[in-house]
Amino acid sequence: MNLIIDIGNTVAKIALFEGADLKDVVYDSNFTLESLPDVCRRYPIEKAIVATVIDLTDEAEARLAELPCPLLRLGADTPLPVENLYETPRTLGYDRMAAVVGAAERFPGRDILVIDAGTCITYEFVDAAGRYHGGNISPGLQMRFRALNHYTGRLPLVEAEGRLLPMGKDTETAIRAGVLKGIEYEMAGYIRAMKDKYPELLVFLTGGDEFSFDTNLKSIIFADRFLVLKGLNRILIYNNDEI
Ligand SMILES: Nc1ncnc2c1ncn2[C@@H]1O[C@H](COP(=O)(O)OP(=O)(O)O)[C@@H](O)[C@H]1O
Ligand SMILES: CC(C)(COP(=O)(O)O)[C@@H](O)C(=O)NCCC(=O)O
Ligand SMILES: [K+]
Repeated sequence: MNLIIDIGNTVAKIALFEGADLKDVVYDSNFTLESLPDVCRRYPIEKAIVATVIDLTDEAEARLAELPCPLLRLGADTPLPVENLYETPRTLGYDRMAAVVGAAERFPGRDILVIDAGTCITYEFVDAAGRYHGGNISPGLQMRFRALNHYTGRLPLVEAEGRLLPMGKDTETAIRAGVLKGIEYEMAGYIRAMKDKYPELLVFLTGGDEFSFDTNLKSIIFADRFLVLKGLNRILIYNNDEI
């Protein structure tokens, strides 16, 4: 089996694949990777890949060093099944590339916008020829709530769940709608602008945070929470002979 490790800014995702089939996903601490030994005991792991967007702690590095199989560390020098046109491949967050690879594998020969709503929200564009053009980075859901609280004297820390109005009627509903509607309109704006330029555009939505959309947009959006993990598995298979 393939062991896939996606270390994000909020949480690490560990997945097991049998060929292209996702068999299990475990959420783990991105500081300690403490679930890894148990995962390795439970599954017959042959190869592993890790992508991280944070500097790993000594503890996390120690867990990776203990893996009972070869480990591919995804980075700027890893051969990829898509062409990378990002001008600074060494500063790219490879969770972004993994999402792109996952989307391009699912729909080869299509223009695709990939939206990943995690700690940050990222917007990526890969064209029908399999070229990754780059994309944008904006603050994620929790980051927006926390920023409003942190940088003001009077705004409380509000949760995403709760009363949601089109326009707020008190501080809490004003903040909740401001953040949630802000993200929804931001995403819808990207989708409309990209669809003007690429009429056959497909849209993938992934990441830990989920959003609702008007029915018009819904019809062209594919939601796949595990797109980054699937992309990492694809990259591991693509490099199978090298590791
Ligand atoms: N089991 C879970 N563990 C942690 N976060 C979760 C979980 N399920 C949903 N979430 C939500 O997903 C967000 C993290 O999304 P994710 O895409 O994994 O982020 P990142 O890759 O930046 O670490 C959290 O802010 C939280 O709102
Ligand atoms: C943009 C990100 C912070 C997103 O991280 P995430 O929300 O998945 O934790 C990460 O991909 C990153 O640190 N990128 C480096 C800068 C770049 O991609 O150009
Ligand atoms: K993200």
